[in-house]
Amino acid sequence: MSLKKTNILNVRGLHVEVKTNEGFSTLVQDIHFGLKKGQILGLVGESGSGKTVTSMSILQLHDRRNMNIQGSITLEGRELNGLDNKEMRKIRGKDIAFIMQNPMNAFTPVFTIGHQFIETIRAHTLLTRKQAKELATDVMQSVNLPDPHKLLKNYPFQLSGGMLQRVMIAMAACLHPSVIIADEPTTALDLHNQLIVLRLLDKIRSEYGTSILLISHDLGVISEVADDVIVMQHGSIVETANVFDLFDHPQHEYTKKLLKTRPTLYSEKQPYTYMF
Ligand SMILES: Nc1ncnc2c1ncn2[C@@H]1O[C@H](COP(=O)(O)OP(=O)(O)OP(=O)(O)O)[C@@H](O)[C@H]1O
Repeated sequence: MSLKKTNILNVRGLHVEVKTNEGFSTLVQDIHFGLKKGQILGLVGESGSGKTVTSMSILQLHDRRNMNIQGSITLEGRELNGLDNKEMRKIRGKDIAFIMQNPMNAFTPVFTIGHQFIETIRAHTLLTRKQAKELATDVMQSVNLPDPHKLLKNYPFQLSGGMLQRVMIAMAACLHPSVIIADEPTTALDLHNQLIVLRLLDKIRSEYGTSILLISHDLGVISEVADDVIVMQHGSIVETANVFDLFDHPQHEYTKKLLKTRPTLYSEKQPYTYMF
């Protein structure tokens, strides 16, 4: 079977340029990778290496008036690059869900969590308000969020960053998207909540078979849950490997440097263990 057939998401020859006063400037180039069903693929690299430009290209969120996006991005065989906004809106949230770094930015402050959760579900399904509320409650329960009925009545500012990120992940998972793109989902969180969120992503992958593109500048985060890792530097991929191979036998000098500076999520004295 060809690689293309086994991959849910395929990125081939992605090249993104931005228009500047001096002409076009390349942001990412020669990006090739595939995401398999149920795989967690880590995308790592220091700030400015092109991780977000890559994920925004998959989601087709770049402003095409000043960006040129070349290459092929297919989701279950369907070409996304160049798809019009109306079609992409149907795909975003339903087939590809997005979890961002700061969950507070993902919610509107003036509406309750429940309102936003239910509206997201209803935007992509034919469920009634009551059915959508039941689905939201079920999903929150399945990811061990305490007292979903109460949580749904809360406003975003009433929840901690960690709790809000967990609600965001429940929202992302509830429509069983084939792909979740999680861009620095733990960066704004403390160590305790970082581990909870990573375990939660792992649980969603194993329960729903969701494929996850996990973006982080931190190899410690990636090593917790990723199966395979892509290392980016200056807008290009410099290494792709299974997570164990990458840690045991890094090939590229830049990967070796990242490994040396890697913080660890575990305290040797007090390892965290979470049951989900
Ligand atoms: N809209 C834009 N216009 C011009 N340059 C951009 C634009 N978006 C990103 N860039 C540039 O592209 C490069 C890659 O940015 P990108 O945000 O993808 O990096 P990153 O690896 O995600 O970093 P970080 O972890 O800080 O988010 C950077 O040099 C950035 O300044």
